[in-house]
Amino acid sequence: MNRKKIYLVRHGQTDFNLKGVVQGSGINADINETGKKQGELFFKAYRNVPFDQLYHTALIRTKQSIQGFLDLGIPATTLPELNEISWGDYEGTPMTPDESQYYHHMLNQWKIGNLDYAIAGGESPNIVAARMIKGIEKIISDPGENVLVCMHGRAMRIFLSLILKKDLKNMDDFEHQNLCLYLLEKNEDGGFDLLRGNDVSHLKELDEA
Ligand SMILES: O=C(O)[C@@H](CO)OP(=O)(O)O
Repeated sequence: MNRKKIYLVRHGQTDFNLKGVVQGSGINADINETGKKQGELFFKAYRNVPFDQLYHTALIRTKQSIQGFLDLGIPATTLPELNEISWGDYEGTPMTPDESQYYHHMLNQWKIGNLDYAIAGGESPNIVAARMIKGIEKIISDPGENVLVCMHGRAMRIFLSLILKKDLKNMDDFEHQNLCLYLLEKNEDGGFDLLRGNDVSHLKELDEA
């Protein structure tokens, strides 16, 4: 049986991440120097995995984070279906105290299962899940045994809930940091098991610097 493995990573740091400002799918920011270093350290640790296929989103920060693998000539596909959730009116600027209060109210709505609740001008988790499912199907049906997927914080939480068949309202259980790794392996039932979650051991060198 093909024990397909999906190496799922979040992109490296951007200046927006550093400032705690959401960029969503509307702000196409580059990774910063720390983000580049995170990408290099991930490449150093995983360059010997025989990846058959790379996937990144339509946002440049994901492509930049796996540049080392792209330079090896591994086939790569852009999947806009995996783009970060749109945070609508909240993207790109620091939140005012009122906005921050509303943002936390919205996160709570999702936690209690109101998954159609969309941020003003943006998407709801159910809308993202509906578009993402098509991208997940493409990854699952890819015949490659080892695939690398680079995407986004909130989108990863939704991806993991869908592929592991977990209730979307508990998506916050999937913690994430820039360039963290979630490792998934196909099981005998055709589903996926989580082998490793939010693994940042490859970034140790950065902490020590
Ligand atoms: O939208 C953002 O800014 C964050 C939120 O989780 O996502 P990412 O940095 O992973 O794209």
